[in-house]
Amino acid sequence: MTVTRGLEGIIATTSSVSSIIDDTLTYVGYNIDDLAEHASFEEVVYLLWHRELPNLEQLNEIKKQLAENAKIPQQVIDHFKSYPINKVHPMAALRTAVSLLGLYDDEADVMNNDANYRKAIRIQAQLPTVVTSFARIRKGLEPIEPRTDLSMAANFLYTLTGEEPSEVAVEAFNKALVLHADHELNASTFTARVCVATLSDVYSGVTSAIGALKGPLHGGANEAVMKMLTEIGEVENVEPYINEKFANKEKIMGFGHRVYRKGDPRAKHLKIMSEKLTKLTGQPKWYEMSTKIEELVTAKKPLPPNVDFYSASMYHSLGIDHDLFTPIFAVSRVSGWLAHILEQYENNRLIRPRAEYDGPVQQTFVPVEQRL
Ligand SMILES: CC(=O)SCCNC(=O)CCNC(=O)[C@H](O)C(C)(C)COP(=O)(O)OP(=O)(O)OC[C@H]1O[C@@H](n2cnc3c(N)ncnc32)[C@H](O)[C@@H]1OP(=O)(O)O
Ligand SMILES: O=C([O-])CC(=O)C(=O)O
Repeated sequence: MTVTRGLEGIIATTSSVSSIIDDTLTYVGYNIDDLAEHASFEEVVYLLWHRELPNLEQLNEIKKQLAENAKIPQQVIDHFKSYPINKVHPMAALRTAVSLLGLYDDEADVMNNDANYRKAIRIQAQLPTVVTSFARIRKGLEPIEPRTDLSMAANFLYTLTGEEPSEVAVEAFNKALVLHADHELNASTFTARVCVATLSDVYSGVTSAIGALKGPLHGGANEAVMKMLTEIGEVENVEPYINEKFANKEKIMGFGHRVYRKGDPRAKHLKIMSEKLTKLTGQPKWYEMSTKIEELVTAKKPLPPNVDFYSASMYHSLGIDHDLFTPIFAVSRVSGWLAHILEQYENNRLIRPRAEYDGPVQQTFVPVEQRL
């Protein structure tokens, strides 16, 4: 047996959802650069689930289905209100809420393609409402019901703040949703696939994936980037801060990637939006600090920024609480998780690798009363 730590480079499945070839990311063969510039998040959801772009009628239909299913059960809201709310991280609340949503879905354990697709619609529609409801409840505010006339990007910002967002805010947020939607066999998607490959249900798959996304080596890195920027505080502090990190052999959050070597093709789009929004909102220092960090890190190591790096300053400039950054990642990535879950069910085989045993061997059992 040869052990490949972290399963690096191992091809564990075939998939027609997204591809990363020579540092180019596509969803169903469409280059991410084109999708980031021209597609709505709803179009991307349709593309990932149906493997083709929707025509106008199909797009309107999925938008309608998502809008009609965006309301969450009162029980989830009441559950949030019962928490020691200021001690609960929104990713933990989201993980718990998705599991809870399953309890109120009559089809949770119905296993056929149509029922699984209907659950995908409901989960995709409800996740943003879960995140914004939690964000409001912990501030002592009532949740806001999503509007049926707004896009998913606009609705997220509206149900978070209660105000209709500006065009540029919606453009940036939509772009972020499109860019985070899928990424081949990343850790959380793999987790979802491992879970449902036991023929467990869709809610279990998504709940498991949220747990994997939460970690700072994966989706949790966007919040960690903002923590770093806040600790640095001012542009003149960047250099000593980064030098110290390297001297202590600590990781710089938002840099490096298991698959990309030359660079993450999504980062440039988020960098542009970060520059635009931080300037527009009169807080350019977050972008300036970020570019200085990029300059210093890439001069020391071949470690380009990943998708999490510039999304942090961009979300901050939209006035979003830092601990909501990873839940926002989940609001987008759930579209990819669901595409992979449906694909896994279509051609399922239990996922069960092996471990090379490296513990002690041929031990002699000693009864408990004789053990030292
Ligand atoms: C959406 C996403 O999940 S994107 C990734 C988000 N995560 C982050 O931004 C956290 C910071 N980055 C990292 O921890 C890593 O780059 C990962 C987890 C993304 C990829 O990890 P791996 O593929 O296992 O790379 P690994 O950790 O082995 O790093 C290889 C080398 O680069 C170094 N390195 C990798 N990332 C970083 C970093 N962010 N800062 C400093 N050094 C780094 C490692 O220390 C290691 O150096 P060495 O060979 O001298 O020991
Ligand atoms: O693919 C990965 O390893 C991490 C990830 O989810 C992404 O970059 O979007």
